Amino acid sequence: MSEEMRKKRVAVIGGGLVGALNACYFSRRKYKVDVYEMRSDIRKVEVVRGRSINLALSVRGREALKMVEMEEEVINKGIRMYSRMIHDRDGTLRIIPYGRKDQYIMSVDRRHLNEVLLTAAEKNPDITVHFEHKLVNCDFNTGEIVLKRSDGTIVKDVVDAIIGCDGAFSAVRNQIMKNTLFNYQQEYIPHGYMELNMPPTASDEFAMAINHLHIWARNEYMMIALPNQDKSFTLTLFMPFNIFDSIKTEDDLMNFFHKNFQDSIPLIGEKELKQMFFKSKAFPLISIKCSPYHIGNKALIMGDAAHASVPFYGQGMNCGFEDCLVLNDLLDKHRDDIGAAFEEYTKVRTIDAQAICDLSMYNYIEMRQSVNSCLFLLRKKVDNFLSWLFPRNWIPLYAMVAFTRTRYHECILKRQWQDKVR
Ligand SMILES: Cc1cc2nc3c(=O)[nH]c(=O)nc-3n(C[C@H](O)[C@H](O)[C@H](O)COP(=O)(O)OP(=O)(O)OC[C@H]3O[C@@H](n4cnc5c(N)ncnc54)[C@H](O)[C@@H]3O)c2cc1C
Ligand SMILES: Cc1cnn(-c2ccc(OCc3ccccc3)c(C(=O)O)c2)c1-c1ccc(Cl)c(F)c1
Repeated sequence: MSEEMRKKRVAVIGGGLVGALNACYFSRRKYKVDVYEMRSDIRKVEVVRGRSINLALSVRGREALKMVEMEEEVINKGIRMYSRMIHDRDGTLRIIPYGRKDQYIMSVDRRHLNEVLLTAAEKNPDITVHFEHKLVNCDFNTGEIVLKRSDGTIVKDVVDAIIGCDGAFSAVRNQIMKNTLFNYQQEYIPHGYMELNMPPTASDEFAMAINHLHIWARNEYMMIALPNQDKSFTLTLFMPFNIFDSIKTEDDLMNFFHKNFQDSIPLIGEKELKQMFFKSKAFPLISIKCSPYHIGNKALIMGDAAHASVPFYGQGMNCGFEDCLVLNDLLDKHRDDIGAAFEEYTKVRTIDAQAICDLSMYNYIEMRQSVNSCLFLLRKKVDNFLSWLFPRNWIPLYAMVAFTRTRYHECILKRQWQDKVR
């Protein structure tokens, strides 16, 4: 068989959300794909009730899922969030719609999402997912990859292209960094995050109103809650690490929650809150920007490997999923000339990926410095009023990001125009 006729072979490093979706995309392009994932098969790990992690899926991510016919299967198990539910210190609740009835974000279960994408990819006999295979080296001249299995043995493979979807601490990116003029910056923020669970009520109902993104904005401290299919909520508490560290006793914890998140205590359960808080740990949050994303026609990084953002816009996964859509369009445009597609990918995607990193960091600073619930409320009401008054010219920034595919960097430009005329 001639070289041209042979199926192109790619190795997708990382079987997380973006790697699994990318495998579905390459599968549709008739590539032979080997996905190498260092963890074990999540589909074989027992589901622990009360440990679900969820994510906000918005239009960019949905469009990417739709392209590989996965949108329906994902949103069928999602829960719509039509508005923010703002929790004041005194327990007052306020609802601020995201916009029209068709403008909602979806709460989806991270594990379910990863599982359905892996299963969909594996349906194609040309796609093989190798679990417990960690990439330890790669050669961008020969396309050789070196992987270490969980039993310590080494396997090697040679492919046409290496797609690094191996997350914020990417091994592929580390190799690219050594082989080209690479610009890189990272920033850990002082805040960490901890996930808590709010169980269903004794009568097996949701403890709070379902179709909302619940937000407790307390300047320095923020907490959000997204609903789960099992009628629980997953809460994410964002606080500076020094505050996490200052909460040493159950009394410290209860005093803190009584002062800042009073209404959540009976819904979580005092005993359960104490148990979860002191059994959990706070995790760090990092923002990573880099460029270029490719090396010739041999390697490309996508998702958090290329652009990890702090989660204050709920766009990291949505951006990574949109990466797959952007690359697919470029492979169409360049008729699978991988080198041409990779080069243009870096050219067009860098400005947008770095824009959402900046927007997310900006939101973090804004929310930490000046947003308590009242101000959050006011800003959103002003935005909604102006968009009602000037529907064609005033699209709130959040709506542009979450409900359109306006390029991320253009969202910033349009917002700067709005700020001038406001
Ligand atoms: C607290 C928090 C809340 C968030 N909320 C949202 C949200 O609401 N909406 C949203 O869109 N995004 C959200 N995000 C961001 C989202 O989680 C990430 O953007 C997304 O998971 C990135 O997917 P990825 O596949 O690029 O990387 P990852 O999900 O990190 O997957 C990388 C995979 O690569 C594997 N891997 C790593 N190194 C190697 C190696 N050397 N060899 C083989 N495999 C390897 C890992 O095991 C992992 O499976 C949130 C993030 C955080 C931290
Ligand atoms: C998981 C997820 C999905 N979307 N969002 C999100 C993010 C920002 C938002 O507003 C920006 C803003 C509001 C007020 C002032 C400045 C900026 C809005 C909104 O408008 O509802 C929604 C989040 C999220 C993630 C973390 C925290 Cl801490 C949080 F509160 C929400």
